Amino acid sequence: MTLKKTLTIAGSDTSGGAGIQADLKTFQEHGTYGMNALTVIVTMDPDNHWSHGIHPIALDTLDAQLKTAFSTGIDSLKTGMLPTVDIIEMAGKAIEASGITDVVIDPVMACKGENEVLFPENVDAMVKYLLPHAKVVTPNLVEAGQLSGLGALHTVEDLQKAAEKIHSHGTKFVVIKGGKQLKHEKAADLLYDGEKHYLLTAEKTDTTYNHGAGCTFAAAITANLANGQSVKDAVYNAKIFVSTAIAHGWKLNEYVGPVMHGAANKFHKAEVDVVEL
Ligand SMILES: Nc1ncnc2c1ncn2[C@@H]1O[C@H](COP(=O)(O)OP(=O)(O)O)[C@@H](O)[C@H]1O
Ligand SMILES: Cc1ncc(COP(=O)(O)O)c(C=O)c1O
Repeated sequence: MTLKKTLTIAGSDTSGGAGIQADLKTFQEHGTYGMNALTVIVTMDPDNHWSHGIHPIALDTLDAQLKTAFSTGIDSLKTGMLPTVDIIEMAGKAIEASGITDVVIDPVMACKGENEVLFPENVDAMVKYLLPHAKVVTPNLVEAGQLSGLGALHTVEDLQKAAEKIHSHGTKFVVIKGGKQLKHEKAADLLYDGEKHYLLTAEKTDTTYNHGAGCTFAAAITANLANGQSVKDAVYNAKIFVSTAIAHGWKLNEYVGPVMHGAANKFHKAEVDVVEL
């Protein structure tokens, strides 16, 4: 039996909820074979309120990983945290050279609830080196504000404007995650295909245990594409998967609560509605 091969080019979240750990767990839950090229290691300081340490991987080490992974023949891939401009450029050029088209860019640049962008200089590099090669890009509200240049986004109409701007950078589909922050009674995400806007909605779970939700959503889209789904189906099914994972989020310690990545394969699945706007 052969399995579809899915690659994540992303960072390690030592606490296990986000980053490559979320991606590989999600790939496994979708029956694909997960591989990774590590870009950065994120640590948490237990003696200092769980403050984050960011440890980028050396460029030649990333290069060697990308060569290893691409030599196996990848069916689909995603990117996650790419901490420096050089790493973004290297990943973008390797993706372009690989010719792979099922590419999901999760433009990680802000942590949940934070409006400060972690690495402001990376925004231009993402637009230049990643978006032209993306089939799907999955920014959250803050990231979409940065990639579109529109700044703070509050309403579904704001999301539509931002999606059109981001689409003009070369990506084929834009998914903007409204999540908990958007002014909407549901957890609403916008999907734009270059012509039409669709709104996907699920019940908002009242929780802070949603660490890794964005990574899990993008990884589920990536696996669904490898498994032959259309982009619309891949996003719809990924939304069911992540909504269920959030509904079963749990407390790891006093600082963080990860989603339960595999909840959709164990428990009742969340319901998702889709409407064309
Ligand atoms: N409290 C919540 N209840 C239900 N769905 C949520 C909640 N928070 C986020 N989501 C959904 O989870 C997915 C990931 O979004 P989000 O957590 O905003 O991403 P990120 O981790 O990149 O900031 C999106 O589909 C979003 O709508
Ligand atoms: C390595 C890594 N990638 C990505 C993320 C983003 O995680 P989320 O899916 O919660 O947005 C984090 C957050 O801590 C991280 O440590």
